Amino acid sequence: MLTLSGVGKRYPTGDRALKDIELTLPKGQVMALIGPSGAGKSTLIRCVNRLVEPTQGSIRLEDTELTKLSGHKLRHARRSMGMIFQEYALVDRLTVMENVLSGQLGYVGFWRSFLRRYPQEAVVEAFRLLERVGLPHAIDKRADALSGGQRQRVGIARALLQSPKLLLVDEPTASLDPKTSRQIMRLIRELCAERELAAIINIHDVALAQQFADRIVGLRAGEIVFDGLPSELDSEMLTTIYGEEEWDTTPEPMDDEAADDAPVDPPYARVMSSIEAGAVR
Ligand SMILES: Nc1ncnc2c1ncn2[C@@H]1O[C@H](COP(=O)(O)OP(=O)(O)OP(=O)(O)O)[C@@H](O)[C@H]1O
Repeated sequence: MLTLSGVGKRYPTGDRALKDIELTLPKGQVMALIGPSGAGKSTLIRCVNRLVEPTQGSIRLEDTELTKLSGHKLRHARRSMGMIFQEYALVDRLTVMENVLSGQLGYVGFWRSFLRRYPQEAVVEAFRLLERVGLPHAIDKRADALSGGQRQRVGIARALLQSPKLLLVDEPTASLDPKTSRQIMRLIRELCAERELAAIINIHDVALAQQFADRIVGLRAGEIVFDGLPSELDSEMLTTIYGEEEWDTTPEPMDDEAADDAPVDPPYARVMSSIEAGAVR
């Protein structure tokens, strides 16, 4: 349903953030995008909905060539792409319900939404979605009174209110604790399955990506260096994606007593233990 062919991005500074990206995402597939800082993950996600302009190549969403759109047609196409951000991007002084309804902005027009007059069916659907994401009790709360996990649930409900075909998710768990991160990833995964929604999730936590994605794409310096199943992502592949320097944190051998007290690099340990255990859904 989404096809990127020969997509490249060169920023005005000269940085080549993406080089010749070839990617096809079928309906309903949850794809995790991993890679070191600066690899181009956010740029790729933002090129799809044209928050960043690709400088090369074609991006097709079903029958629509997205790179050629402008004005009204671009706004229309963006409605079919729900965006979920790392920092939730909620309006703090508005209620949960109002934040969710702001997902209708593309449909009802700025002034109508500004004046907070939403169609009845949008309000009914927003109630349903807030129930589905586990927040029926928080409808009238102000967004700034919510926890990080609750805010992310509001962000998910808001993205779904526009009935997208595709979810673009940028570091959804970056500010959350491990348990809440898992709950959010599980929720996104379940919603994609229920609605046959495809998703691209930019995520730093490799273990989470392995547990909740159908497919993992590894970017390094703007190029795809891995595209496969979570179970295929072994330590050799991780080294290819992240590089020896960052990845090989194995300390010098030490005696047993010293080894017991030694600090373990948590991300490395977590990823390796999850690989050894196999990806558990
Ligand atoms: N607005 C910009 N202007 C110039 N260069 C940029 C801009 N945004 C990103 N870049 C550059 O493009 C490259 C890719 O950045 P991008 O933010 O897409 O990487 P990322 O993989 O998402 O990184 P992170 O995981 O740290 O968010 C980097 O070299 C970055 O410096």
